[in-house]
Amino acid sequence: MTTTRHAIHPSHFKTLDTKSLREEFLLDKLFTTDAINHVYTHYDRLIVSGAAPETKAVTLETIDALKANFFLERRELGIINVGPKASVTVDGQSFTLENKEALYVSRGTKSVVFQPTAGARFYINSSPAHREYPTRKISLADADTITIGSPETSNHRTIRKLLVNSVLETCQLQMGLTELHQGSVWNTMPPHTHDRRMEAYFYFNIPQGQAVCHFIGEPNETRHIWIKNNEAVLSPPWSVHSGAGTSNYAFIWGMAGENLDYGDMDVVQPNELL
Ligand SMILES: O=C[C@H](O)[C@@H](O)CC(=O)C(=O)O
Ligand SMILES: [Zn+2]
Repeated sequence: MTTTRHAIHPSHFKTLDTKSLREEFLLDKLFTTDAINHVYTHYDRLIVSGAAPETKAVTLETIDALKANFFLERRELGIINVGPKASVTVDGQSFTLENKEALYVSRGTKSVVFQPTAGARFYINSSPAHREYPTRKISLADADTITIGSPETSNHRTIRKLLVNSVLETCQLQMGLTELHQGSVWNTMPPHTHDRRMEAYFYFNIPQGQAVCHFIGEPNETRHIWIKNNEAVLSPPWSVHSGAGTSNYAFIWGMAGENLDYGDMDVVQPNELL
């Protein structure tokens, strides 16, 4: 199934109630057994998808929104495995991904097939691409990894930059995976905006019965969205994206837009937030 999300102006954003905020920004139906679901966003035309090939293979078919002969005719794709070890066949070549491993798929690829595995869960982002870069698997050893924050400020976390320009070339897509250490609950604190890129967060490994409170909005006009396991949230370029959980958890961040500079962030200190 494919749904569409339009871009929201910050002055419209201020007027949204809880239900409208969730309708505009929360992506809570990413996974359906033996299917792939897409959310086509008008934030830098990033597509957020989830594939769950549990009993049969799931093929990445083109969608009407693209008016393309095949999904990757003008696009690039990033896949991160958030389920058990499973494989993806890309134009006949098989790539096996362990949990948390990533696959970059080149523009021009005609066939992407997610092979069946019990409990399989692939989280996927795609953005428009102007040229081809090679398809490549990125393991955790290949990632550009940093550990930041501290237990004292409850934000001790490891950021694994998987599909970023310090690891491989992409047109505009960037993806990575951040894990909060035990006892730490705050992600992206202090938070930031980057007006040159939008971002999507996918929260996973949230223990049963726990939840994450995600913060969204301009730094002086924040709102929150409560998120459950395996749900994603869109962050417009003018918005902070940060969260606090009732336990530790992990999330995947994906970005598209003007530049590929991960460090291009306007940081907001906690005591400056409103
Ligand atoms: O622009 C970069 C993204 O927001 C994330 O990489 C931030 C993050 O994972 C964190 O600080 O916890
Ligand atoms: Zn960011």
